[in-house]
Amino acid sequence: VFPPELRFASVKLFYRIFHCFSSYCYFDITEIDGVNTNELYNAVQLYLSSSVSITGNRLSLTRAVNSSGFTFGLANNDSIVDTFNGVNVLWEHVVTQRQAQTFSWRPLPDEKRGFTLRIKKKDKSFILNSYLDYIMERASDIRRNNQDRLLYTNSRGGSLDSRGHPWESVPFKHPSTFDTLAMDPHKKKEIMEDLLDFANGQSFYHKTGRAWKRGYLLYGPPGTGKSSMIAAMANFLGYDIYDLELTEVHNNSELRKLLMKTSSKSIIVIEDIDCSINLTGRKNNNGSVSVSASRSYYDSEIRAGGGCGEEGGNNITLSGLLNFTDGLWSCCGSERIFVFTTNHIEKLDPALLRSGRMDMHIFMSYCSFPALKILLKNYLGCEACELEESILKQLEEVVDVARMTPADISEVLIKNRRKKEKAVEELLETLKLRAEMNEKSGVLRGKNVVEEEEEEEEQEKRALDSESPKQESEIEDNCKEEEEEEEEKIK
Ligand SMILES: Nc1ncnc2c1ncn2[C@@H]1O[C@H](COP(=O)(O)OP(=O)(O)OP(=O)(O)O)[C@@H](O)[C@H]1O
Ligand SMILES: [Mg+2]
Repeated sequence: VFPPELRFASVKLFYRIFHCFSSYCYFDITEIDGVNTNELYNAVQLYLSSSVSITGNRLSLTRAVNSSGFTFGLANNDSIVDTFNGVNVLWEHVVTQRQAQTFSWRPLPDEKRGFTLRIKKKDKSFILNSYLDYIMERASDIRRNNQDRLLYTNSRGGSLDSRGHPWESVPFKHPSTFDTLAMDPHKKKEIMEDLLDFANGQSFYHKTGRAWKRGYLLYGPPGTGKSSMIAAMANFLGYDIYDLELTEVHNNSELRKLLMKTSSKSIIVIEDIDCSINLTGRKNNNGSVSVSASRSYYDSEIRAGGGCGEEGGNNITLSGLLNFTDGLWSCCGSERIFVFTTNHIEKLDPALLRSGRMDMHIFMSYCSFPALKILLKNYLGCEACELEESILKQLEEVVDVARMTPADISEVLIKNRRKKEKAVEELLETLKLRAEMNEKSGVLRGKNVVEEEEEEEEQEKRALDSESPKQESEIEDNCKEEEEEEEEKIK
C-alpha cells in the first residue's frame, strides 16, 4: 500500500525514536571491512575464546595453521556477557548469508560475519577508550601462547608478497633453551634476569623516557652457541625472530621499511655483522689497509655517490644501520630486542660498540668446566656426581687449556651417546690431545695459552673503548688513503 520510499523513511524514523529512548548503543565489528580484513574482529574472536570456553554450551572450535592449541569461539548468532572493570557489555556473533556477489577484486566468503557490541550509553567513552585496547592486547597474548614461534626472513630481497609484506615466515621450532645452553651458570642467570627485566619493564621504560628495546652483541669463535643463545632467548620470552639478511637489503630506506613491518615482542637478529655488510673493514687491526675490504668499501662509495646503484647492489651505510637500531624509526614498535653476532668483535666499527648502542656485550667462549657439566647432562643424561671423582678432576684440569668449543665437544659426546663410559673416556682423550697441542704451539711461539688469551682480551677491549674523536679522524684519514690507493690501482 505504502510506496517503498515512505516505508523506508518510517522505519528509519521508528529506529530514531527507539534509539532516543534506548539506553544502549551498538557497535558492529565486521570480519571484512571493505576489502581489508578487520584486525579487531580477529582480536575479539580470540579474546572471547578465553571467557567463552568456560561458560558456553555450544561453541565453535578451530585450530589455526602453525598453532599448537585449539581456539573456542562463540557459535553463530550466539551471545555472551563480558565484564570489564565492573561494566557489563554484551557481545553477539552475527552471521548472515552474503548476497550474490557483484564484481570484487578479491573473492569474499559466502557468509558475512561480525560481532555486535552492546554497551550502555553512559559507559561509551570508558569502553571505547580502554576496553578495545585491552582486547587487542589480550588477543595478541593469547595468539602468542597458542601459536608456535615464527621465524621471519627477508631472503626474498626487496620483493613483497601478495599482502605487501617484505618478510617470509616459517614456524620456529628450535629446541634450544637456557637449560640446554652450555655456559657459565652465573652469566646465564645474569642474561635471563636481564631479559625478564626487559620484558616486564614497560612502566620503567615509559617512566625514564627510553624506547622499549634492548640490544645484545654476542661475540666469540664459531660453534660457541651464539645462534643457540638467540633461539634460547626467543623460546624463553616467547618472542618471534626476524632474521635480517643485510646482504639482501639494497639501501637504507628498504631497511627502514623492513623495520616498520616487524611486530612487537620480537627479536631482530643480524648474524655475522662483520661479514654481512661492509660497515667495517675500513681499517684492519694493525692499521694497514686491507685490500679486499677496501675495494668493496670503495665500490659501495662509488655506487652511492654516482647514483648508479646496480641491481642487487648494497648501499647500506653504517649510519643507516645505526638509525635502524637507535634512531627515531627504531621506536615504531615496542618491546623489541636487537641481537648482533660476530666472530670478530675487533673488526667492528667502534660506533657500533659505543655505550648505549648495544646494551650488553656477551662473550661466548670456549667450553668451561661448568659448561661441560651441562653438556654431559644433556647428551649423556648423567649428572657430574655420577662420574668418578678422578675423571671429573682430570676433565676440570684439561678443559680450559683444550679450548674446545661446545660444538666440538657435543660432537664427541653424540657419537657415543649410548655408552656413557666410552663417551667420557673419548672426550677426556680428545681434550688431553687438544690441550697438549695448544701447549706445544704456545711454547713454540714463546707464549703460553693464558698470555694469548690475555692478548685476545686486550684486543677486544681496544675495540670496545676506541671512541675518542682522534681515533675517528684517524679512521677517516685511513679511508681517504685507502681510496687514493684504490684509485691508483684502478688507473
Ligand atoms: N653453548 C652451547 N650449549 C649447547 N650447545 C652448543 C653450544 N654451543 C654450540 N652448541 C652446539 O653446537 C652447534 C652449533 O652452535 P651455534 O650454531 O649456536 O654456534 P655459533 O656460535 O652460532 O657459531 P657461528 O659463529 O658459526 O654461527 C649447535 O647446534 C649446538 O648443538
Ligand atoms: Mg651462528
